Amino acid sequence: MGVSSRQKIEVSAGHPYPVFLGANLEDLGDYMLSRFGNIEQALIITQPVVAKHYADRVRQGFKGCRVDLVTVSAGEGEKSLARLSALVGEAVRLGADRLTLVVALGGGVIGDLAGFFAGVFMRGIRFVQVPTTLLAMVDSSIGGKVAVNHPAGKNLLGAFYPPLAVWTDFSTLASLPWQEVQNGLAETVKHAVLGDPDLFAFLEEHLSKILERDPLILRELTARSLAVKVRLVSQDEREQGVRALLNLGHSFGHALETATEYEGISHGRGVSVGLVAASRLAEERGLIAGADVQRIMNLLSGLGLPISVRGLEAGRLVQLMAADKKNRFGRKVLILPRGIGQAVQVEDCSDEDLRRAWAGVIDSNFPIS
Ligand SMILES: NC(=O)c1ccc[n+]([C@@H]2O[C@H](COP(=O)([O-])OP(=O)(O)OC[C@H]3O[C@@H](n4cnc5c(N)ncnc54)[C@H](O)[C@@H]3O)[C@@H](O)[C@H]2O)c1
Ligand SMILES: O=C(O)C(=O)C[C@@H](O)[C@H](O)[C@H](O)COP(=O)(O)O
Ligand SMILES: [Zn+2]
Repeated sequence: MGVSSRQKIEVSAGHPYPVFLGANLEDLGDYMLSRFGNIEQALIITQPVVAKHYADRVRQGFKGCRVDLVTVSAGEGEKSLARLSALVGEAVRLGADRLTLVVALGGGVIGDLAGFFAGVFMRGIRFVQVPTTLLAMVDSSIGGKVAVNHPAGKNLLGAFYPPLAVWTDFSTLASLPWQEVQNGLAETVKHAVLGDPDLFAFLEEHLSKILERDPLILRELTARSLAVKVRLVSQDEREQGVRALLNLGHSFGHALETATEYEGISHGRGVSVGLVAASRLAEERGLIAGADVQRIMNLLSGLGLPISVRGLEAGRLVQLMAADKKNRFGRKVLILPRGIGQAVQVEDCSDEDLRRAWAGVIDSNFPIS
């Protein structure tokens, strides 16, 4: 498969939709207009750097249709209720109505924010995911989870609101800074650990090509990584069961993001540290061999991802885990790896267990930064 040949994968959830890999931004408008029709306005929601590189390419395809652009500053802090409210004002000013198509052009922040906006504006208008970060390509553009953050917890206000389609143009990765590629790789390692041992071996084997950003390798790992997600969300769109496995590492990662007020650590890096904490806890319970935990840490470190944090207090992080959406009846529900390639949900972790898991990833040799 060449880097620019178009491939279609179906998400066969309650609300099915296609994921196009190797698509061209220029062709999106033609596809949407001919496939769905009745679109009076394309409202592209994006960020300044993404608009600079890619908005005109998207605009080109929407011939005969009004196109408006709204930019939101970069940063996780923009995934907020205040920004959502501002978007509503902007959309009304631009004449948006129920025949408007929202084009979420950007990474996971834009996908989650613009997707949630589309889900609630006038009780729901159509939207398409156009991921431009690796993280969004392998993970966030798929599955229909849309949300904004709250000071009390990550993604606490959101919905399951699937897009009409996901339109992935790999050429957008050319402008993506390396640290953002790494954030996507963290979710790819997560997918490998929870559901695809061959993908894990592929990542190990092609580490140097990944570090060189080899386009063919990045395409293959994207396709293999998102296949894990597509399989699970197709079985369980609204997280009543197996979909929760995709949350491996996130009970810890989200607590880190919340503790640092969505500024101190990126989502991908939080997931990386969270994977290590979950793996250590799994080792303690005999679910995974120490050698496999070491393999996971080696892969994450090899990709330049963190396996520890500094300056945070385990007790406070355990408290923040109380806002996790998987929790039931006051019990914290965790996803832990079972070896490399499988994961399980566990419901009997005590706060003391969690404090120990945190202690294993908090680097206490450093002062608070
Ligand atoms: N809905 C889901 O299923 C799901 C899954 C995983 C993560 N997420 C969410 O995704 C978010 C993280 O997403 P992210 O890692 O993509 O971060 P991001 O959206 O903040 O993007 C990272 C940075 O890259 C810039 N950027 C985006 N595309 C670019 C490009 N092609 N070239 C140059 N710069 C570009 C952005 O402006 C931003 O500064 C978090 O909020 C996380 O909670 C959601
Ligand atoms: O799609 C899912 O389901 C996931 O858990 C994927 C995660 O990578 C993603 O970060 C998701 O937004 C987390 O969901 P949440 O329900 O824990 O907020
Ligand atoms: Zn995630």
